[in-house]
Amino acid sequence: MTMPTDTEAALGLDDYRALAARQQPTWPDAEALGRVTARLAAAPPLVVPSEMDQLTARLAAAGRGEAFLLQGGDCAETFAEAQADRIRNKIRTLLQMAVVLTHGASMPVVKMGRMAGQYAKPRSTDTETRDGVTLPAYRGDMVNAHAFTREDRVPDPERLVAGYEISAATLAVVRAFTAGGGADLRRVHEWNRGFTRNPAYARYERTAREIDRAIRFMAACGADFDALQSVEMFVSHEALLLDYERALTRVDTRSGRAYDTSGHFLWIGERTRQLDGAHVDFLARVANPIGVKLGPTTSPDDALALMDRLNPAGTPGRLTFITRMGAAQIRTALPPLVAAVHAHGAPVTWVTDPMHGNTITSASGYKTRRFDDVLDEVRGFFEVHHAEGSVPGGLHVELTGDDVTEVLGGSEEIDDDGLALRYETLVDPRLNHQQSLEMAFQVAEMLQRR
Ligand SMILES: O=C[C@H](O)[C@H](O)COP(=O)(O)O
Ligand SMILES: C=C(OP(=O)(O)O)C(=O)O
Ligand SMILES: [Mn+2]
Repeated sequence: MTMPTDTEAALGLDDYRALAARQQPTWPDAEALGRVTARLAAAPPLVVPSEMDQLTARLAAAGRGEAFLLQGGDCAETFAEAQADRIRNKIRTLLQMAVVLTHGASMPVVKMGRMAGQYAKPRSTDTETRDGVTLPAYRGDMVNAHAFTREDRVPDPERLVAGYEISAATLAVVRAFTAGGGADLRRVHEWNRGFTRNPAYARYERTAREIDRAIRFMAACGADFDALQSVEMFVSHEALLLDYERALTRVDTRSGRAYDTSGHFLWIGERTRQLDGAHVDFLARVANPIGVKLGPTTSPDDALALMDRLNPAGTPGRLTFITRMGAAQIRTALPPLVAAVHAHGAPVTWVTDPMHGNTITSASGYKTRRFDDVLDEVRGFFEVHHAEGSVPGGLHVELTGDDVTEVLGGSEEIDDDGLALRYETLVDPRLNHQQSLEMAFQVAEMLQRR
């Protein structure tokens, strides 16, 4: 660890070190870890304060119902898949979903990847046993490797540096694609893939045609569409590994505030949101827009205490609650939280993660989710906010731009046998490209009704 400056000490950036931090790897060599974090502490930031402040403003708008957040990407990004074509497929998928949502609901969409840093995973168990052999659990590429050997599973701090470098490379693709004309709405057709026999693709094609017509009409009227050349896209990940997040935190000389420059938006997971824990303490001290996952056991008092700790000034857009209740629970578990937050009065942006409360094991043994359950949780989320008079501000999903078979159902009706065809995720099942589009069409309809 490098010595904190006086400003860093005054901001309490290292206070978390005295608190319990769950879900941290057991690094075998503390000195090696210290050398790595010192290198990261001297490395250039991946994102800058002005971008994060811009995102806070966007999320505030989503909290008021003037925009909608679309946040998506892998459960666990991997170093091996940080390839230009894979990254572009993911960006295109998000852009297509955003087009569908914007077109269907006439609402600006804030686009955010679970990308360029989503390399660390909390796990339900510390170890994994196969055929009588027990090894440390896989905790994401930034900690250890997935292959089931002792050597691969030992946490290696050099992976933190690799994660930083691969995040930088991923971000470069995101920035080039979204600023260099790749995301220009006039190319809306080019992002479609696959056979238009598929209902989701056919429907997308119709949307793209309507957008084309509207653009041609407006262009004929003299509108200037050069502003469409670049699209704003943000990156986010779970702030799990505090050694990494702390090392990338910089004090902004202009505002005197600390920003975690590892990603624009950071969230605290369901397993690490303890009020007296290290994650809450650390994220309370950085100025990024942040999120907290809230599972079905969250009490109204937990939610209120998190608001007071993480957003004492009540800044709009600073705090997002990402609820992940499960389709069966959302309609009973969410209303008391919404009511308590409403009575408290400070702004919160409400987002639904319909993935993590709906995980099941298929008969053939795959960790999967039913597309219908996922959709039902989103529906429940809209229903509850409608009934409570609050704002459903966004959607958080695990997805990929590739044609994997990890989630059951959807218009291609992936069944238990179908999962085996292309099940590639290392942790949680992701919507594939086509299921992602289908989800966007459904959510656009819910937004329209809102
Ligand atoms: O992505 C979320 C969690 O890291 C994941 O669901 C944990 O999975 P596990 O229960 O297999 O450890
Ligand atoms: C770990 C995750 O979720 P949660 O904290 O909600 O379980 C995740 O988003 O991958
Ligand atoms: Mn996950």
